[in-house]
Amino acid sequence: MDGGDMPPRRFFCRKGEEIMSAKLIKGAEVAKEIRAELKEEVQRIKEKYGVEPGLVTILVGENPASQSYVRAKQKAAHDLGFYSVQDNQPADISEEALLALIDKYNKDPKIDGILIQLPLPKHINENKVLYAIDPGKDVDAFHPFNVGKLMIGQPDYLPCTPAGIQELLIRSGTETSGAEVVVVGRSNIVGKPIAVMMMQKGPGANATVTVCHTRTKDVQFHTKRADILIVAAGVTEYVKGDWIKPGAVVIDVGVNEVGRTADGKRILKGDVAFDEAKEVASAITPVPGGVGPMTITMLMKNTVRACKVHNNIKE
Ligand SMILES: NC(=O)C1=CN([C@@H]2O[C@H](COP(=O)(O)OP(=O)(O)OC[C@H]3O[C@@H](n4cnc5c(N)ncnc54)[C@H](OP(=O)(O)O)[C@@H]3O)[C@@H](O)[C@H]2O)C=CC1
Ligand SMILES: Nc1nc(=O)c2c([nH]1)NC[C@@H]1CN(c3ccc(C(=O)N[C@@H](CCC(=O)O)C(=O)O)cc3)C=[N+]21
Repeated sequence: MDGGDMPPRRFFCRKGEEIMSAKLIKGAEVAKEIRAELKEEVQRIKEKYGVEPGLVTILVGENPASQSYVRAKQKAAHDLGFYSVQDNQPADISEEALLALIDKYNKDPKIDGILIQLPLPKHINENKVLYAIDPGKDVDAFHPFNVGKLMIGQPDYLPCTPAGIQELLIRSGTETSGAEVVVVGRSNIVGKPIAVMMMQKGPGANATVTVCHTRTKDVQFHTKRADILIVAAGVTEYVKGDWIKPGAVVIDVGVNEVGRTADGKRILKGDVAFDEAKEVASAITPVPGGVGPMTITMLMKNTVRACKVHNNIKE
C-alpha cells in the first residue's frame, strides 16, 4: 500500500483535538538549565574547599568535526569555571607517546577528568588507549571497568550521550517503565550503553528493549512497534515518518554534516527525517539542539562528580 491517493493520516488526542505536530524536546534548553546548576555547584565547591574540577581534552590530529566538538567541550568547561586543558597532538603521534601522555594526566592532581576524542588515527589501538585511562578519571565512562559497572547496574559514571538521552526522557515526562524501546545502532558509545541503561531497574528505565543494526532483517518492523525510538545509526534521515508508531517519542542521536553555509558553518541533519517524523511522533528531539548539547553537559556533570570523589567532598 503506497497510500498515494489517500488523504494524510490524522491523529487525535484524548480530548479529540487533532495532533498537528510533535512536542519538541529541546535538549539545548535543558542543557542550559543543568549547566546553570552545575555552575553554582562549582562556585560553591571552590569557595568551600578551594578546589576546582579539572578536565583535559586530548585531540589527536586535525579532523574538523573533532576539532569543533572539542572546542565546544572546552568552552563549556571554561564557562562553568573549571580548570581546563586542551592538549592537541599531531596525527602521527606514536601509541607509546600517547600512552605516556595519559599516564601524565593520570598522575596530575589538578586533573579530575580525561577525555580522548574519538576516533583515533588507525595506527593507534583504541582499546589500549581506553584501558590506560585511570577509571576514576574516565569521565566518558569508556573504560572496561566502568562499562562493566554499568552492566551490573552500579555505575560510578554514566556514558555521556546515553545519560543525556535518559535525562531528556525523564525531564520530558516520558513514561519509560514497561515501554517498548527500540534502539537503532549498537556502537559502544551510544547504542549498546543506552540499551543497557533502558533495561535496568530504576527511574527513566525499566523498559523492554530491542536493538537493531545492519544485520537486522526488518528494521521497520521493529521501529513501528516502539513507544520510544532511539536512533544512532549515523545515516542521514534514515528513519522515515511511516516507520514511526503514532504518538511515539523519538530521540534522534545522529549528527550528520550535510554541507556548509556560505560563511563556513556546519549544516547538520539527524538520523530521522524530521519533517515527516514530527507529524507522527508525540515528541521528538531536533538536530541540532537535541541530544548533542546534553552529551557535553553530562561530561561536565561527570567531571564535577570526579572532582568531588577525588577531594573526598560528600555533599
Ligand atoms: N549527539 C551526540 O552527542 C552524539 C552523536 N553521535 C552521532 O550518532 C550517530 C551514531 O554514532 P555512533 O554510534 O558513534 O556510530 P557508529 O558508526 O559507531 O555505529 C552506528 C551503528 O548503527 C548501525 N547502523 C548503521 N547503518 C544502519 C542501517 N542502515 N540499519 C540499521 N543499523 C545501522 C551500525 O550497525 P553495525 O554494528 O551492524 O555496523 C552500528 O551499530 C552518528 O551520526 C554520530 O555522529 C555520536 C555520538 C554522540
Ligand atoms: N571520547 C569521545 N567522547 C564523546 O562524547 C565523543 C567522541 N569521543 N567522539 C565523537 C562523538 C560525537 N559527540 C558529540 C558531542 C556533541 C555534539 C553537539 O553538541 N552537537 C550540537 C551541534 C554542534 C555543531 O554545531 O557542530 C547539536 O547537536 O546541537 C555532537 C556530537 C561526542 N562524541
